[in-house]
Amino acid sequence: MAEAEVEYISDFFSTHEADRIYAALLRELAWHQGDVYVFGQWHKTPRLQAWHGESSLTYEYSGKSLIAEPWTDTLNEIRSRLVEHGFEPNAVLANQYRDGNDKMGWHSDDEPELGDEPVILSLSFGAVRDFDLRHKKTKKSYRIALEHGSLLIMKGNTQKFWQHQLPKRKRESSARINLTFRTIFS
Ligand SMILES: O=C(O)CCC(=O)C(=O)O
Ligand SMILES: [Fe+2]
Repeated sequence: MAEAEVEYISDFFSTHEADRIYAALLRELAWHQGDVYVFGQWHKTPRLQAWHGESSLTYEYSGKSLIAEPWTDTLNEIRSRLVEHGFEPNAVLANQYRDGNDKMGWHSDDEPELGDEPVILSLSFGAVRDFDLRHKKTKKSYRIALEHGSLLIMKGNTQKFWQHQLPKRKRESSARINLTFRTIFS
C-alpha cells in the first residue's frame, strides 16, 4: 500500500483467549449508543460504543466531550499484551456491531489529539467483518476480513492519506466487538 503503514496479525490472540475476552468485554464495558450529527441532523450511531482509558482523558465526538471510564480487568490484560509488543496506548474506543446492520462509515482517525502519525491498534472479536481502506486521492482500495482474535495496526502516514470503513453485511446475524487502542496527547 502506498503512503501507508498497515500490518495485520490474524492470530494475535488464540481462539480460546479470544472467546473468553469477547464474553468479558460484553459484560464489562460501559456500552451505550451515541449520537452523531450528520448534515444538520442528529442520529443514533449504528453501533454501540464505549470509551475507556487513563483517568481524565476526554474524547471529542460530534461536539461532545466524553470522559474516559476506567480500565477494566480485561482491558488491562489486553493493554499489557500490547505493551509487551512495544506499544503504549492510553485509551481505547470500543465498538460493538450488534449484527450486520451495524457499521462505521468512511473516516480517518486524524483528530489533532492523536498526534501527527497516529498509531491505531485495532483488535477484533466475534463475527468476522470486512474492513475497507481507500486512498483519499487515487481511490485505490483494499479489503481485509478482520478475524476473531486479530490485530490490525495502522501507523505512520496511514490516516493522512487513507480513509477506512466497516460496511454493512445484511446476512450477518451475530455481533462483533472491535477495540481501537490509541494514544491521546493532551
Ligand atoms: O470496527 C472497526 O474495525 C473499525 C473501527 C474504527 O475505525 C474506529 O473506531 O475508528
Ligand atoms: Fe477508525
